[in-house]
Amino acid sequence: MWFPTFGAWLNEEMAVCESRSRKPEPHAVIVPFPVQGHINPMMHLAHNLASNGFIITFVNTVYNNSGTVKAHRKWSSELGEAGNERVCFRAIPDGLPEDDMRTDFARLARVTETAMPPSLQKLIQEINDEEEHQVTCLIADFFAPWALDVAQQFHIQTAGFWPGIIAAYALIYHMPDLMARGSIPSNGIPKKQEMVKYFAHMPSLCSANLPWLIGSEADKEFRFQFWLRSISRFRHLRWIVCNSFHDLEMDIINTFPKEAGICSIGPLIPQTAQKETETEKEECLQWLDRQKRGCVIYVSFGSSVVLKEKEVEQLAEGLEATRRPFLWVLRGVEKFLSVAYLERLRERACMPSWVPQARVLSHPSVGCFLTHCGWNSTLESIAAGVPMLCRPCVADQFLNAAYVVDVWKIGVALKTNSEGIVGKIEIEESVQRIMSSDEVQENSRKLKKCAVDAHARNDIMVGSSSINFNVFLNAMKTNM
Ligand SMILES: O=c1ccn([C@@H]2O[C@H](COP(=O)(O)OP(=O)(O)O[C@H]3O[C@H](CO)[C@@H](O)[C@H](O)[C@H]3O)[C@@H](O)[C@H]2O)c(=O)[nH]1
Repeated sequence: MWFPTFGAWLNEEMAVCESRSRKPEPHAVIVPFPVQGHINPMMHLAHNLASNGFIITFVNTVYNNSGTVKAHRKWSSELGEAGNERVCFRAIPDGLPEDDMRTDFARLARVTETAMPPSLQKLIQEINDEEEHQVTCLIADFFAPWALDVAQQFHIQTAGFWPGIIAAYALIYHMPDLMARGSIPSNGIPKKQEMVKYFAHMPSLCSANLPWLIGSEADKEFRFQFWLRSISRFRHLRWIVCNSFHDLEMDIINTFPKEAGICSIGPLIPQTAQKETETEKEECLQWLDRQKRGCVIYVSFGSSVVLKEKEVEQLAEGLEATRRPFLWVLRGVEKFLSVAYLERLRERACMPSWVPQARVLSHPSVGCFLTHCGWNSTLESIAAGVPMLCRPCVADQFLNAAYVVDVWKIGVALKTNSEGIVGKIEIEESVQRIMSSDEVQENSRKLKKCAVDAHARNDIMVGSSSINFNVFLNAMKTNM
């Protein structure tokens, strides 16, 4: 028979006592819809929670895991936050074949809805069985509603995450009223194309540009039903964390009853690097350093919009005609540009395939942003005080653009021609208009201050997003 020595026995007993007395730490599982515009703000939320004592399991798909981990490493070293080591990435399959480009939202939403829940369930079970700190809560992207059903099986508390403009959430939240009033038909697809004011506090929107109206008729209907299914689950949650801020969408936030749980904590965007040597700096930032203050046109269409060849050609000519320096993120459209063009503009333009956008926008040389108005791009531009030239293409981008142009008055709309594209002259004239508009420049400066104030936490004031985040944080910690 084996007898432990007294020392070994004592050590074991002490270890047991220590682990019993150690307080369990809050452990949040974060589930984004697996596309860039959703992962980025949720990763920022993850960082904020980790810096405030949470352990984070960030759920990626096998397809996007390595890119996300790489971005996190870069980002966390820039932020220098000690808590970032507390973020752990786990990858589960999304159900699509490896070689699928995953550009079709409807297909991705359909497949993930059935493929991901069993793997998420297994993952949480494994964490609870093997790790020191059990999962205490789950934060699900509105576009990954299936994650809420998994959380329910574990009886953990849940919160929702809305990655876009709150006004778009208002459209779906108030859908029963909108349908009863006849503003939106029961299949979500309006019969007539007309300008509609869906709410008193929302700018008019063309009925053909409602955020779920993308692709074929079947796709539109699928998306609308998907939104309706999702809202039926999210409407009962106590917290809907939103990437926006109170002063930006005050009027629309006030249309929600308290039980809707709207909690604006934005803008959730990457910070600029604190220290950096010249050689570490991205080439595009070095190029910006060489340009005059407020002169550069920054052009980018986010991670999913692809312009037609004809529009790329018009854009190229329009930018050239402005006679200004420009930084254009090409992301694959270089095949539509001639060698002669690239050669001619070599001195005046910088055309990489990717840039650290938040840092580009906060560079003093940038004077305006020609954008597709994806919500993250819009917020990053607001936070940097950069006026926008709006070329919305799909989904919520039309609503975002309407706010930029008609409500906040920090940008101008680029008009499409009879072929549905923006022509060269429209670009040239709009750049001139925005660069010389004192009103737009002044409004952009004011809104930038509001965005900074939202996160303020000092002796003089505490911003609305800081307050909301703290309330949310404490609720998630205390209800463990
Ligand atoms: O060279 C680049 C290009 C993009 N980005 C970043 O990528 C993100 C792009 O996000 P967003 O501007 O929201 O565009 P999409 O990727 O197109 O976003 C999708 O998701 C958004 C949030 O739901 C929606 O508003 C959009 O309509 C939808 O297309 C932003 O954070 C950019 O800073 C870079 O850092 N560098």
